[in-house]
Amino acid sequence: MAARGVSVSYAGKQAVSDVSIDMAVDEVTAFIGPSGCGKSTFLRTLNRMNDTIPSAHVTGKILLDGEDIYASDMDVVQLRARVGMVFQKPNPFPKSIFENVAYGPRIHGLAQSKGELADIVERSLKRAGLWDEVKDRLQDSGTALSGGQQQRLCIARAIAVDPEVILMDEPCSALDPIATARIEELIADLRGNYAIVIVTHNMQQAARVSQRTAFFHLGQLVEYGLTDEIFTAPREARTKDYITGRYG
Ligand SMILES: Nc1ncnc2c1ncn2[C@@H]1O[C@H](COP(=O)(O)OP(=O)(O)OP(=O)(O)O)[C@@H](O)[C@H]1O
Repeated sequence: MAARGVSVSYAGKQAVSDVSIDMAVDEVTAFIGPSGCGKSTFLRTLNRMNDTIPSAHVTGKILLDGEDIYASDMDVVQLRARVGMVFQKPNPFPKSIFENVAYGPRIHGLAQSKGELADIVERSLKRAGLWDEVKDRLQDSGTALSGGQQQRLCIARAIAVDPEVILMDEPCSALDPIATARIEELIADLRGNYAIVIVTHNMQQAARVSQRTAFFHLGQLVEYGLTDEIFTAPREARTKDYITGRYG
């Protein structure tokens, strides 16, 4: 997935300026930067989530398999299956664990039979590292799970429709350290199957989970490169100041 000259404004106020970046299929890309620098706004351009904010205006191109996702003939429902999203606060549907995962494959017609749908649900829950904990209570409500389990359920829900990209907007910020560690392990397991993009405030987390890091400041992409290099030898003074804790 690639962005070319992407800018976003809210009611005329610029929030993201002229961002170009390539995100590789087999890598985790972390977006870091101080609060309000535009990380979430830019992340949301990648599956047109900003469409839901009337004051938001996006210019530039986002290419998925070479196709501009802002083209007028793009089916946004299909797009959001191809580019899944996991939010800061786990948001399972108020339905059963099974239904949370089965819903997407059903509306996208990915299963020909009940048995096939059940297989997709099982496979997705296994991939999300949740199967063993829920296999005997698939009919219980998704909202009855712990926060960390709910977040893994949301990841299973995203995976179930076989996405190309998974966007994660601070997926661990509402979780305790143990649940956070499980999500980080899961991100490492999922890598290679999807392009994963994660917004995080936690620089240790960015260093642990990502291969590439993008540092944003005041709506600009200041620096983008291999995570190891960004954290050990940043080229830009602003990046260095941020990662050494001079501001944030
Ligand atoms: N729905 C909105 N309407 C108007 N302005 C918004 C909206 N969402 C974000 N902004 C503004 O856009 C700018 C970038 O915000 P954004 O949330 O993308 O930054 P961020 O880096 O993700 O911040 P944080 O780390 O605090 O989540 C900020 O000035 C913010 O006030």
